[in-house]
Amino acid sequence: MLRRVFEQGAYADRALRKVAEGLDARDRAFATQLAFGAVQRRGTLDHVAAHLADRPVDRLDPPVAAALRLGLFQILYLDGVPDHAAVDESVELVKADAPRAAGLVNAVLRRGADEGPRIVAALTDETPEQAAIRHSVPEWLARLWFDELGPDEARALLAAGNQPAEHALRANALVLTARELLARLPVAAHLGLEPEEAIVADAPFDAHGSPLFAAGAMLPQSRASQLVAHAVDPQPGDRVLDLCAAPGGKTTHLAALTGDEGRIVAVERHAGRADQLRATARRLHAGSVEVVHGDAAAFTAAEPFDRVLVDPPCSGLGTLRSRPDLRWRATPQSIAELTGEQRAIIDAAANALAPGGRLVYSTCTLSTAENERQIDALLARRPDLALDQVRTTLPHRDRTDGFFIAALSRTL
Ligand SMILES: C[S@@+](CC[C@H](N)C(=O)[O-])C[C@H]1O[C@@H](n2cnc3c(N)ncnc32)[C@H](O)[C@@H]1O
Repeated sequence: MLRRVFEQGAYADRALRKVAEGLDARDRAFATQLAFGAVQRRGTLDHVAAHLADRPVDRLDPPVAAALRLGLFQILYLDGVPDHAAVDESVELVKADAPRAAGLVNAVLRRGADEGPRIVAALTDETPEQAAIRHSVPEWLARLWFDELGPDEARALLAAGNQPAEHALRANALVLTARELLARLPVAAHLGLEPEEAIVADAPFDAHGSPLFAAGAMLPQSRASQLVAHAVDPQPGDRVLDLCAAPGGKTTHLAALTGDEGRIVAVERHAGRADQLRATARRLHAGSVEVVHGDAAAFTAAEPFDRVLVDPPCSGLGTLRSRPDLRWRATPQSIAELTGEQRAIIDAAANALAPGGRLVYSTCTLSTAENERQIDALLARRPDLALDQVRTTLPHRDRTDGFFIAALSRTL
């Protein structure tokens, strides 16, 4: 699975789902921890491996690199696996694909067990280059956050990106309250966080396999993501447009906030995801949702909308904790491309908004090009819009995903 992610750019969660089929819950949890950890910490692991092997990891055969990353991850970051077991397992693994490298893997990992912890402890994050190695991100990302947030905030954010994500759920108010959900969950959890429908489980559990999920009583959704529908603040009877809607966490939340007494038009370009969105709306009893399969940038409204939400594709840099491969997938180039798509969708949203209506733009990323600068440019293009509110959540401060949420109103 790791080789598919490292060598073919496969998505870590999908690749893992395939190979973890058939494992029991405990083995699956361990496989997830290993696979996600080795992908997430790749930057730091490669630094240590290069030091110990005396050559850059990209000069090693791919199966050798994968075995070293897996072995070093266990040695450096997992307490439950004895070092000798991590070494032996990795040597066995490499024997299958590159038997002649078994000696090298054995020698590097043995040294890793002796010297690796000291090498990692000595890493600093004074500069973006050092921070990239210590916190295991590409250098451009460390530099971006140092420049845009300042060094202290950037270091805290980078460190938070390697912490486990909180297990947040949203109680579907069309079915039950958060307190009622808490009483029925199979794991300990707590309430009292913002927003009021949020529950945070104290341990991971198979939320998607739960009967509560099947009954539409809840769904996994980060607390930051749950703030978005509240920013839209839809009222019963409102006409609401959700322009990038699948898989539907926010669409169905909008429906719940109106008591399912509004009209919610949910646009999604990808056909398969539009089907998934329909299924989510059905499961969550959101009968007021009408799914439109189409391009949001080309959407034209026969009648204007009271509320419009734009939650466009973005670089996702606020969600590094739950998407271990994302940091290696995103590039400055992909951010530049996304800003063009976002801008076209924002313009369609502004055109669909009624006078006096509210427009909310949200992303799960932390890059000014996709956030603050998008809103500044919109306000310059559209003097009929005024900015009411901006909120940014930060993983290290708010213990949820990093989101940007801007609410604007149409004045004319
Ligand atoms: C960030 S996700 C939306 C998440 C969703 N709002 C939720 O809370 O579950 C962006 C979605 O927009 C869709 N998308 C991308 N470009 C689009 C376009 N031009 N028109 C409509 N949908 C688009 C993607 O397929 C993806 O499902």
